[in-house]
Amino acid sequence: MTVALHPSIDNGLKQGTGHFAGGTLACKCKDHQVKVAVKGDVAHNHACGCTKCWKPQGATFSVVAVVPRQNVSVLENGDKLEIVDASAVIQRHACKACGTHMFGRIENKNHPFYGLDFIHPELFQEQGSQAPQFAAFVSSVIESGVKPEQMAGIRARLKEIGLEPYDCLSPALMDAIATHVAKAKAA
Ligand SMILES: N[C@@H](CCC(=O)N[C@@H](CSCO)C(=O)NCC(=O)O)C(=O)O
Ligand SMILES: [Zn+2]
Ligand SMILES: [Zn+2]
Repeated sequence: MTVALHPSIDNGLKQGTGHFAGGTLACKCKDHQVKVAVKGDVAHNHACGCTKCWKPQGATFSVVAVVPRQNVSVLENGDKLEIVDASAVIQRHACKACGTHMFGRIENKNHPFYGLDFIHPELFQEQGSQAPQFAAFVSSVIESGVKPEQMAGIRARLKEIGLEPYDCLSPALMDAIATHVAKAKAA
């Protein structure tokens, strides 16, 4: 049986248009949906195996990307949003009714990713945003109950669909973090 990763990638990656102008994210509620506007395309879209990122029912991975925080605004039913864990680095604003994470924001100005919000592109009502580029925190799926002996199959399936598996972030993002830390130490 094929390993189920996430419904938006299980049948292969759907490439973005390369000129996605942005759109509206909607939560899973049947009525009074929380809606969030995002300007422009997403970046660093990835499958994330960590325990903190929101996943749809039955998914092993989350699919999550970043956008500049100034490009994110709540359009409708913002009163339904609550912060899942105020002590986390990424403060995830979720719909209280359906649990969907609408955006994750970093408030620590010294964090390497300050200025970027984390969003789930599958919630876009529009098609065409950037496809996932890699898989991050792959080993972390074990923390959610995946058996260690399933990992070889999971990594093989990720590679098969074109997502290089990493147990932290991609080399480009790890380099960006290290560069930020090095500059902060030098200052
Ligand atoms: N093993 C842990 C890892 C959690 C983790 O560090 N997650 C990353 C990536 S989230 C999007 O890529 C992170 O930066 N977390 C900060 C935060 O969640 O606030 C686990 O699985 O829980
Ligand atoms: Zn909802
Ligand atoms: Zn994550």
